[in-house]
Amino acid sequence: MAVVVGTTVRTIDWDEGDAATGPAVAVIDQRALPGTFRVRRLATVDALVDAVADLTVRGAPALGAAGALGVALAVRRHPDDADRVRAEAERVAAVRPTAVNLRRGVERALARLDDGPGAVVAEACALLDEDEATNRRLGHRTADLVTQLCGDRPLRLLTHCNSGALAAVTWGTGLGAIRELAARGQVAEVLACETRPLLQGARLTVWELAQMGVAHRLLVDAAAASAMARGLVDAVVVGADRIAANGDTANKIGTYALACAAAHHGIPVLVVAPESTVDHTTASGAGIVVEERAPDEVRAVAGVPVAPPDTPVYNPAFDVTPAALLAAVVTESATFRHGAWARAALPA
Ligand SMILES: CSC[C@H]1O[C@H](OP(=O)(O)O)[C@H](O)[C@@H]1O
Repeated sequence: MAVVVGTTVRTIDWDEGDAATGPAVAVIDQRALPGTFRVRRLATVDALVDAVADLTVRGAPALGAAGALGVALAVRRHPDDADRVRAEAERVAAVRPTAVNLRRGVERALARLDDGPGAVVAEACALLDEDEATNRRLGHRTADLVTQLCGDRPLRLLTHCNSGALAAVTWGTGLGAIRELAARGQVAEVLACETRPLLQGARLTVWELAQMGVAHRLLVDAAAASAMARGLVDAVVVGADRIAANGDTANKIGTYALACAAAHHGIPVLVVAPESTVDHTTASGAGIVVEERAPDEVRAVAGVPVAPPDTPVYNPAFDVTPAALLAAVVTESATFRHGAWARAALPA
């Protein structure tokens, strides 16, 4: 079966199951891609926590869905124990600190706890249902802005990590905007950074671009600046994990370096993310907690050691790009440019 991730197939979903299996959270196993496409049924909160921790499911909007569905799973397993549900919800929310969507998804579902299990599940599923429309809208708004900035022509775009359908419930954010530009005939080529250490670009973004039928090349992260210097990049389009009130943006490690190089070459960098990724309670990037991950993720590649076993490691999963280095932060209902948010009137 041709897997069409991004439109017909959801990255994460609620699976009501049956009397024998019980409910579960169904996720595409992103650790198995690109070699194997498989869906895992996560039937316990423990299994969901592990899947978020090891990036079986990852990406800010997908983590928001995982957070809400984690609460749904907890309340279906412990319908008469609100304290147990709240404790399990906190375990889910605390797995990864940087992507604001995770805790927000938990809080949104937990807010319905007093209305009963059915209401919690319905709220979690509503969050999932909203995702595609939100991502399509922010993709349209980003494509319009890229066209204003770079011209209505086939463009050479560079992206980092994976902000596609695999990072959301479906469609994608940064890569969703590229999907929209491609539909308009405005993509000449996408340069996809491999994104060390976990290679979300090489394993996931390239896989999605091939599915989309968009011309692309994979490059090592260290080649991005020279690609800009050689005139191979018209714009950089990425996702985000947490955006502070002033537009400072936490995204996959390496994004800040891309923004520095892009600024030097006068290339616009656009951050594309849903409103649910904007944290207006955090004034600036200085207040964003950056997740530090295990040393072995750097000391080995796909489980094969590439460094001496006890090598000390610095492995932040994200960095923070100052808003001053960004051409814009685009959501489904606002655009941040030059120091201020402009709220867009949403279509009725
Ligand atoms: C559309 S959010 C994608 C965002 O999340 C990724 O991080 P991770 O793979 O560790 O969950 C990366 O920062 C992407 O830009």
